[in-house]
Parts: sequence; C-alpha cells; structure tokens
Amino acid sequence: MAAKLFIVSAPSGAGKTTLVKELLKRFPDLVYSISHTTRTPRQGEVHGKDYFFTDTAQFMEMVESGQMLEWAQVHGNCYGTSALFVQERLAAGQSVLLDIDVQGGRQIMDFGLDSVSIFIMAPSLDVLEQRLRGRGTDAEEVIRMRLKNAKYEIAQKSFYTHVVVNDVLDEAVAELLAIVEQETAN
Ligand SMILES: Nc1ncnc2c1ncn2[C@@H]1O[C@H](COP(=O)(O)OP(=O)(O)OP(=O)(O)O)[C@@H](O)[C@H]1O
Ligand SMILES: Nc1nc2c(ncn2[C@@H]2O[C@H](COP(=O)(O)O)[C@@H](O)[C@H]2O)c(=O)[nH]1
Repeated sequence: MAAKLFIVSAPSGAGKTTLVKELLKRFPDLVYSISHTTRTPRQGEVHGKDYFFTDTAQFMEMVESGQMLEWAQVHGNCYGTSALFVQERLAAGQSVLLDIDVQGGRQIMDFGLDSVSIFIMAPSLDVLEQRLRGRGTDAEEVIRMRLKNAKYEIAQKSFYTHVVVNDVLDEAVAELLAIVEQETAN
C-alpha cells in the first residue's frame, strides 16, 4: 500500500469533520493530523484529540521556528500543521490526512508536495447555512463570517483533485472511502 498525503478542505459546515470521522472508522490505517489552533475549544472538544489548543504567542513561536508545514488565519483564528508529525508518519509508510482550510491546502500544493486533495461541498449555500446553525456551536457573528468566507473557499475547489458533495451522508462517506482506497492501492 502506498503512503499518501491527503488534504481535505471544505467551507465551514459542509460536514468535513463528520465525514472524516466516519472515514477513519472505515480506514483506520489513515493517520489524522491533529492541528494546532488559537481557537477556543467548543463544548466536547478535547486537547490533543481534536486540536492542540494553544495561545497566540506559542503558536507564533512554532511558526517562526519553522515547525509548521503550513499555517493560516481562518475565520479570525490561527491554525497550523506540525511538519515533524507529518514527515515522521509518511517516512514510516503511513498515509496522513490533513483537515485544513483552502489557504493551507494551496500552500501544500504550491510547495510541490505530493498530495491527493479532496474538496467537500454542501449541496447548496442554503444547506450550508442550515447545517452551521443546526450544529449550534457558533455565535451569530461567527456563523456570518464563516458563510461569507464560504464563497471564497468554494471558488478554490478547482485546485483540488476530487470534489465530493456531502448530501446523503452514507453516500458521501462511501465516495470518500473509494477515493482513499484507490489512491493508496498503488
Ligand atoms: N450529510 C449530512 N446531512 C445532514 N447533516 C449533516 C451531514 N453532514 C454533516 N451534517 C451536520 O452538519 C453540521 C456541520 O458538520 P461538521 O461539523 O462536520 O462540519 P465541518 O465542515 O467540519 O465544519 P467546520 O469546518 O466548521 O468544523 C453538523 O451538525 C453535522 O452533524
Ligand atoms: N490551514 C489550516 N487550516 C486548518 C487546520 N486545522 C483546521 N483547519 C481549518 O480551519 C477551519 C475551521 O475549523 P474549525 O474547527 O474552527 O471549524 C476548517 O476549514 C478547518 O479545516 C490547519 O492545521 N491548517
């Protein structure tokens, strides 16, 4: 099996986290890269499992000392991927999944790193809004900012190798799994 670096991006609320969790259950050999973020934890989020929650000074120290493979400011907070974590897993022959925004995705593509990129879409902007509101985790101004940013993010989808529309959850999971199985098979 070939070790691959997967980039999964989506506008906020498209269902990327939900899909990735289901994918990891079905393809446990895939290693999820836990990002660092300056965002405050949502209810139920666990440090070291969902994210490494950090303050801005610690985050910028990691950036300035070259520890981030990529990083970006997203919806008003900083998010970044540990270079060491990704390099060690790939060197050990494991495939790694990065759940990152389009700016980080473009950085990795622009470095020329070999990767498979997947963009997740909601069926429409109305459904995206319903999902963000239905999740009930974000304040009104946060939802508005995420919906505003969604238009720019969706405009970046042509840079991605695969586009998956997350309408019926089971079908989208199956599509994602098929991509990962096919890409790691050779
Ligand atoms: N196919 C689907 N049909 C209906 N609801 C869905 C579907 N996929 C996800 N959801 C719901 O939509 C909401 C947003 O999903 P999720 O949190 O996975 O989005 P996300 O893309 O990871 O967002 P963010 O980037 O903000 O973390 C959740 O309440 C989730 O349960
Ligand atoms: N460029 C990066 N983007 C990241 C990283 N980890 C997560 N993200 C993206 O941020 C937004 C918002 O996430 P949320 O958990 O606050 O809803 C989403 O698009 C994530 O994919 C990262 O390391 N680098």
